[in-house]
Amino acid sequence: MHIGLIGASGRLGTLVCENLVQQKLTFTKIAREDLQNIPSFMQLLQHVSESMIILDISLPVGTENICNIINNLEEKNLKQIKGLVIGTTGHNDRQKQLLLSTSQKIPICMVSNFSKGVYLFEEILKAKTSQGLTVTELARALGFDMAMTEIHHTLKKDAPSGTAITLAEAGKIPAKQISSVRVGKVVGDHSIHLSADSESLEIKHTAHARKLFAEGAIELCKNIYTQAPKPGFLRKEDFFIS
Ligand SMILES: NC(=O)C1=CN([C@@H]2O[C@H](COP(=O)(O)OP(=O)(O)OC[C@H]3O[C@@H](n4cnc5c(N)ncnc54)[C@H](O)[C@@H]3O)[C@@H](O)[C@H]2O)C=CC1
Ligand SMILES: O=C(O)C1=N[C@H](C(=O)O)C[C@H](O)C1
Repeated sequence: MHIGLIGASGRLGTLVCENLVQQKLTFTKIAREDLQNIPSFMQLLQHVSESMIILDISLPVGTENICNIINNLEEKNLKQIKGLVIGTTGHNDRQKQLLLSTSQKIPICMVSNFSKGVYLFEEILKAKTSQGLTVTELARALGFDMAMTEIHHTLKKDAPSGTAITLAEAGKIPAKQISSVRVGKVVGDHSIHLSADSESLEIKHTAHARKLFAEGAIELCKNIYTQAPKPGFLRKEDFFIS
């Protein structure tokens, strides 16, 4: 497997590069300039003789640029790209639409959080109780009010976090019930608070180190590359376990 990495010089990108080197996996850093036009990108593709999966962990504009490139590549060159894994968060509606149309050309997997714990968290929120209710439905029936908080480092650009949006969708928690805090160097905390008259409950995920996301991202790329799915929007659930 060869990885084309967008966002290689970033906080997460640096850790992905370190991990790829440790695993002796080959990769190419895709810089902002490589995504400016088709000739620049073609130059990069020609240097990478093998097929590759692209991992985007940059900013929404980086995602937009790679989508525009993919949509304008000739069919024969497109064959070299086995998929696009997006860890970047904070896309606007127009960028989400662009991702949807680009998925007709190549397989795309969007993962707001590469950790296994958040995947588990999401599944807990989507699970059914013994009465056939969702956790949220049961909580509300029992008189609990629900809200979410997410805490991240001060350099994070988007709010609420991509993970908070994903978890809120899974738990059918209204967006206005999400609070974002930016403080210090917090890697990523997500909590769902359930509060009733005389008791409260909290479901919390804490990312202890950013390398967690790097490991998860590479594992997901490997699984997608191995399974070689057809173009379309991929369900991350189908690729979290190898
Ligand atoms: N899915 C997940 O598990 C995780 C996702 N993230 C997301 O990944 C993204 C990056 O996070 P950090 O590394 O902390 O940010 P960062 O700001 O440290 O790095 C951003 C990187 O993107 C590059 N970049 C910016 N604009 C670009 C463009 N137009 N074209 C190509 N490259 C461009 C920068 O040069 C830099 O290398 C954010 O959206 C963040 O929310 C971060 C951690 C975990
Ligand atoms: O920017 C970050 O740092 C993180 N971003 C992702 C998000 O927006 O959910 C994942 C993780 O929480 C760290």
